[in-house]
Amino acid sequence: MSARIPSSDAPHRAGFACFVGRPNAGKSTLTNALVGTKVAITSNRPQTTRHTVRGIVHRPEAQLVLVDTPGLHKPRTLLGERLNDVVRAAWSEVDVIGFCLPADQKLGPGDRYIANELAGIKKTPKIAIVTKTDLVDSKQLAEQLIAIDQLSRELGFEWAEIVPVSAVGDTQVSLLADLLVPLLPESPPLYPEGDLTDEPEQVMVAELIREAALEGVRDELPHSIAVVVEEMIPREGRPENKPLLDVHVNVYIERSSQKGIIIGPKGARLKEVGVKSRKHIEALLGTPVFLDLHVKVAKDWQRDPKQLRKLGF
Ligand SMILES: Nc1nc2c(ncn2[C@@H]2O[C@H](COP(=O)(O)OP(=O)(O)OP(=O)(O)O)[C@@H](O)[C@H]2O)c(=O)[nH]1
Repeated sequence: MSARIPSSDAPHRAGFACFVGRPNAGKSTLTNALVGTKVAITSNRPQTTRHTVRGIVHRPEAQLVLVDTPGLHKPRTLLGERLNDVVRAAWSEVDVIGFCLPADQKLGPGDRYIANELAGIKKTPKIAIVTKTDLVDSKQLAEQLIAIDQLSRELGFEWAEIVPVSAVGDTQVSLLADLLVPLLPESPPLYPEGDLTDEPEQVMVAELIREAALEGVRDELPHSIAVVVEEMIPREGRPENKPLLDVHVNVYIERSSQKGIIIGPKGARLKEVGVKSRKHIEALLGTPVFLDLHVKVAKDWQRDPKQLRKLGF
């Protein structure tokens, strides 16, 4: 595999790619590495990504818009079903699909489930991306490449490419972009130069808080947390050179018994969540922020259609 250098009279291309893969496969990290900044939140817990966050990769000859979808999984709740609908909708709209498979894990039923769905999407080219190659040696990597090739043969389709990458080690990330670009349609740029994401600021802010809230919580909690930014308003009466943005946020959990976990002894954990996420929010918005976090119980929201709508799903 070698980098492709386009001739200067090559047509401009622009289009959409989405990364699919089971939870934790490294999709968000790869999106961020390609875009070069933190647009999709990451965590070492599965199903972190709920929103379709787009990252935009700008090149002189192309613009690649990345749609980061949630991991496809067997639905157990109404939320789970909705998430899978979001995934399939994203798949049918893109110009190319990148299937992320971690190098350090043998192909499992989850991967086969997704590959089988991919086999049904005939028109869209599919690239297999072997992620986290920094975690394995070359023998393991070779075995994984063979297994992935074998998988598509069994299901009756062919990968447009199979690319090993490490987002953390920054290995072959730009090669991946080189391989994705020729699969995009000829088109002028779709977004202004310099835009890295079209995600609304409030959604980005909510995701940063959710990311901080997820750090270090026990297994049962992650799926129970939803974050909604209610309001972002500039504080009145501040001197022009010392602005302050008031950000009012509700952190929803499903049961009152979860309150203690998220708030912590004497509010210590919630405070930590605030301090950590505020740093990222200030960097994102480029202004000092006063963060007002409230924890609220939305009973069994994952199973309740009304609540799901209210929380933006
Ligand atoms: N060593 C190593 N770890 C990685 C790499 N890419 C991602 N990870 C780690 O793998 C974990 C999951 O990464 P994410 O990018 O959140 O995975 P995801 O597929 O977006 O996960 P969901 O949002 O749950 O679907 C995180 O702890 C990352 O730090 C990589 O190239 N090398």
